[in-house]
Amino acid sequence: MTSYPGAALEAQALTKQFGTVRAVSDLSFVVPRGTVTGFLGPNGSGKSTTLRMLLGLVAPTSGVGLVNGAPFRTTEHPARTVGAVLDSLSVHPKRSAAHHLKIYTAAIGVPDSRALDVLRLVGLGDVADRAAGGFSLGMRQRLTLATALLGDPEILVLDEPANGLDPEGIAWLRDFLKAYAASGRTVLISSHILREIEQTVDNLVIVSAGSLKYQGSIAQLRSTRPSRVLVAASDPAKLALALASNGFNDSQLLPDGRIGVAGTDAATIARIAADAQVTIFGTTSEHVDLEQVFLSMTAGQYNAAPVQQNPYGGPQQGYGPPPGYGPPPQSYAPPQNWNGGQR
Ligand SMILES: Nc1ncnc2c1ncn2[C@@H]1O[C@H](COP(=O)(O)OP(=O)(O)OP(=O)(O)O)[C@@H](O)[C@H]1O
Repeated sequence: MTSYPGAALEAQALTKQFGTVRAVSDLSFVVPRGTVTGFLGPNGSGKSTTLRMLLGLVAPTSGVGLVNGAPFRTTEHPARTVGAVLDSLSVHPKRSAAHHLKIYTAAIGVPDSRALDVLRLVGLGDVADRAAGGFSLGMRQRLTLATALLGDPEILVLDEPANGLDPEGIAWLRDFLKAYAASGRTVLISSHILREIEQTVDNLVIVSAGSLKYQGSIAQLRSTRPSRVLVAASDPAKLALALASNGFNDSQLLPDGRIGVAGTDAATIARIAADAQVTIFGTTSEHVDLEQVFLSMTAGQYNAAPVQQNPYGGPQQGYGPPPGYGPPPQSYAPPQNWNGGQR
């Protein structure tokens, strides 16, 4: 089977049917090596099932999951290749953190001293001998991460690791994962809240109801929804015309009488307004809320309360879907000689 060059992880047309529930539907995406990639989707959108299929823990109904270009179960050194946190930690409450990890060091064939090394790495070095039963949720999350790090893996797969972390814990996790990827390794991290991982990830794979909605860089997603300047002016229509004749065609009359102008800055707008003898009463910079973009992409998974469709909160004309929104890009289609995962 042909894999995408430079892919640490790859889903090729993965589908999983549980009885009548189609948890994952023809899902293809690539996690490039050396990136922190966010795997985003609402609850029940198929993230955990996909991660399990990638790691050979759930058999796909069709399609394949690849790790470094091959099914994970064929990997020669699994613990050195992938460290995964897929479930919340189950740890004996009376067992110390170090003792808990030493159960795994033996199983994966690394020296016991590695237990203390990884506890230090995740900031639990000082509590290595304390019973894990007394750990806070954040400490338990760190202990779970320590377990995944034992084999010093090339690839980390973390299912909702930010769950239950306070802002300080989230900031710590962000720095940790960024440093991990900066050393050439790869991180795939799932979440149902974009804001939780927005500062951490370079790439995003967004799913809804088991299907791909977007894959690409977070910078690309952001750039498709440019910031705007909201302008209160004495004659908005005249200003819009003056802007257009200066090549700034992306302005929009807002319900409150202001105009929203994308593609330029307040100083340029002020200069054009002055030339056109339009008085400006005030300008405000507005930045897109990526969480709203995410919510609008994944709306429809539930018949629940509607979500705001426009990330700016105003009318949506002029703002098309970002690249990647819709079917997977052609370049991620299964290769021609790929047989649909039949082996
Ligand atoms: N073993 C299973 N048997 C039957 N249905 C399942 C099974 N595992 C998952 N599902 C269903 O598949 C769908 C996707 O679940 P999955 O846990 O993969 O989503 P998720 O995005 O990880 O959700 P969450 O964020 O809530 O964990 C859900 O409808 C879920 O109920």
